[in-house]
Amino acid sequence: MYESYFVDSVKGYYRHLAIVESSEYIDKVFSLIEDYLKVNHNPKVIYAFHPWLNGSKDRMKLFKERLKGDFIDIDYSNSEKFLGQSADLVILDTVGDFRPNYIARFVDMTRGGGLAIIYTDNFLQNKMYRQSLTRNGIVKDLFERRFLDEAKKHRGIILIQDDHVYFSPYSSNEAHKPSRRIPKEPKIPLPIHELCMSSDQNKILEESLFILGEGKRVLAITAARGRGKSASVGLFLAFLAYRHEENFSNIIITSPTYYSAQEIFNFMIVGLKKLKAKFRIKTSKDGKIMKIIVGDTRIKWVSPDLAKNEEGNLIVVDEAAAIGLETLDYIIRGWDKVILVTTIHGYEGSGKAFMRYLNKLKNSLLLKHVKMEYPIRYAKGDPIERFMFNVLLLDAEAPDVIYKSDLEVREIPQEDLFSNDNLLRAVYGILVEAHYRNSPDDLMLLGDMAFQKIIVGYSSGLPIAVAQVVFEGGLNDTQITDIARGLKNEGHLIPHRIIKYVRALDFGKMIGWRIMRIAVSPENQGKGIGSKILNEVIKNAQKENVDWIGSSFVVDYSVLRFWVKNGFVPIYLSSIKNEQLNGYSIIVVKPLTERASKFVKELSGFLKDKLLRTSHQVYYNLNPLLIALILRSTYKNDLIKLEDRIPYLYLEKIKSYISGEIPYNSIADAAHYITTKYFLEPRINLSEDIEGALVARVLQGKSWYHAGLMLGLSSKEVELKVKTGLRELLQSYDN
Ligand SMILES: CC(=O)SCCNC(=O)CCNC(=O)[C@H](O)C(C)(C)COP(=O)(O)OP(=O)(O)OC[C@H]1O[C@@H](n2cnc3c(N)ncnc32)[C@H](O)[C@@H]1OP(=O)(O)O
Ligand SMILES: Nc1ncnc2c1ncn2[C@@H]1O[C@H](COP(=O)(O)OP(=O)(O)OP(=O)(O)O)[C@@H](O)[C@H]1O
Repeated sequence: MYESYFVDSVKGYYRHLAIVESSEYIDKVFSLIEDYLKVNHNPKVIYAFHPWLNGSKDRMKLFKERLKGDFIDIDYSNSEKFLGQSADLVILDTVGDFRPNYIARFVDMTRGGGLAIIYTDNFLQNKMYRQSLTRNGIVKDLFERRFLDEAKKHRGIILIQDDHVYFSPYSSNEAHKPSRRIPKEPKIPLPIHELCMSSDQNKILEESLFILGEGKRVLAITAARGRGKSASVGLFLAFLAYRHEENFSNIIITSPTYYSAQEIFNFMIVGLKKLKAKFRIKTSKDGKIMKIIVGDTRIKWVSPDLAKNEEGNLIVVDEAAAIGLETLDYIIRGWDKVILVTTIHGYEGSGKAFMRYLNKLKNSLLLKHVKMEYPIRYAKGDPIERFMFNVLLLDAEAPDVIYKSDLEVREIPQEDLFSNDNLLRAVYGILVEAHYRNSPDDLMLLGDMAFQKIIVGYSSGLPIAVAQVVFEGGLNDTQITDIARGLKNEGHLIPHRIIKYVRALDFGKMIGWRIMRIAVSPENQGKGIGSKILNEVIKNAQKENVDWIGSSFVVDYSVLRFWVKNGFVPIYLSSIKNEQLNGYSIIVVKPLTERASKFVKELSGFLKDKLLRTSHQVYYNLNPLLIALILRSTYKNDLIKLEDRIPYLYLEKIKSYISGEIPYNSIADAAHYITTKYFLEPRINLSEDIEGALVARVLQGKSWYHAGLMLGLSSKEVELKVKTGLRELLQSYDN
């Protein structure tokens, strides 16, 4: 029945997506597959599932038997490793779990002329991710409803719900295949150009030569997903390594996770083979290519934290927007040649913040920005790409409004949001643009999680800010014990962390509102809007006898300043870095009742103590300015007892250091004592940069050089600031 449509899709290099919701899903999917096999007799197949869910392995075997040939089964939880793979037939078992991030990832793997199939018995019952959003048995279904409604509206989607079929075909006349265009006089060898699939890729190869020019240079490559960015960079590196450029013998590749960079290595190998170059590959135990050696040239992958301090001639940062602007700044300061590659409108979040960052960089250094338009895996105009963009709002943007001090704050029920696509797009667009880590799962969370409030700030009648507030706490004794023992996670994030890691069990009894997200559209940040929204939330909470309002987020200096300015106090900082989010999570709380105040004072006192005692080990990699800010905004405690007066010999030592008679290491003990004293009992206000220098050198124990890298200063400047700080402290504590 669908054969002729599949023939057309092969012709036009576009894709189809079939969504099957029926108790007879196997029969229905098999019948689709029969049709597809008539067009493509030996398709490459990717099959996605959760192998440990009831019945899922049996289903996978059924398909494997039918399809034979090139059949890769992939565990959803492991799917990151397969990014960059593509197949003709991609089948998603969503009987036990229908999760937006997985849908996005796998549908994306389907090539032009191919078919993606999502099958399930129903979209609402017994779905793992949706269940994780359920509390007291309550969960909404706004995301799923919209998903199906959109499927009915889009072309190229075959929606089969029991005996109903919705399908309006697309046509190959509307699609544009990518094709390579080799420049007339290429500077990069022809064999490399011949490996390209789109003219954009040819363009990238030539434009990348920019990085070889003199002095500090940054090359930025941006595009939507699947434009072949990583592959092009891989080909360019193959050329570079092949040429044995003396000044480029040590190249580092970094990315938030290894897998996002693996296509770079894969294509480097393709390129080197084509050039008939001799090379060696070093792989990790689990088969990841970690290093390629071509003559004297070494190209290796290193995690962002290590990469930033590595020595080398060129660094390539893949998925640059996702490693955080702070780390990027650090890398750009320390390296002379930098290639930044990033996805715009991907599910790693929008790249608008990144674009602004690039524009800022342009003012201070030599930067070339190249964009790629043509998809590689399918034609331009592909109807499934359009559907995924619309249904997951991958290209949602904040409305273009400049704030005119006319803020109107309203609570919007989720149902209203999901029944008005323009409003949803605007509100979600603000979240996407402000948080570069947004992912499609967040859209389901916005629609389906009950027990949340959505507060929207309007200016000139359009949304410019949004806060998502979830209700937490009010736990009974059994719930608290379960959390303390690690048995259950009831989705109360702040109480959960405080009970489990701080062991303050009674905290769980209090009623709290967690601000899960707050965002202001980029053009309007820093105009007091975020603070006004917070005030509104606080006012509402006070009316409803809430004990505390809090937030938990990956800590970042300016965001934490925002909370501290609004009277929120840090009470918890994770001891391990969250590798995926590339940072430490922090919890800030504003107490609204007496009992909450007591907790906040006590817990923040402990946090101050932890930072003072362990900055040199647990928090060695944290931004010193951030540590200083937390130290300044937490309560004093009596855990560290210092003399009222600084010991005489310590004062003498510091004086000798300042006058240059003895080196810093001889007085490190005295510096530590007086710095600790300052953060516990400040008598003066040191400036932030001086506090930062003291934290980096004295508390974190960094070398002058590394302290300088962290603070964007030279070693000399850091030492000068430490000396100035110690001199000022000496004056106020020398009595
Ligand atoms: C749980 C969470 O969601 S935490 C993550 C918070 N959200 C984000 O990081 C998304 C991007 N940022 C934003 O959307 C906003 O800037 C918010 C929500 C952080 C703050 O709202 P704004 O309206 O910009 O802040 P507002 O004008 O009320 O307060 C300004 C203070 O916030 C801090 N701040 C934090 N981020 C910014 C920013 N991007 N621009 C300006 N100020 C900022 C500063 O300390 C500033 O005070 P200062 O200029 O005197 O130092
Ligand atoms: N020249 C090429 N020849 C063959 N396949 C290619 C070529 N360029 C890219 N591809 C394939 O197209 C897909 C997308 O390429 P790549 O990962 O480089 O894109 P990207 O823009 O970096 O995408 P993402 O946003 O997913 O990181 C991959 O499956 C890759 O193997």
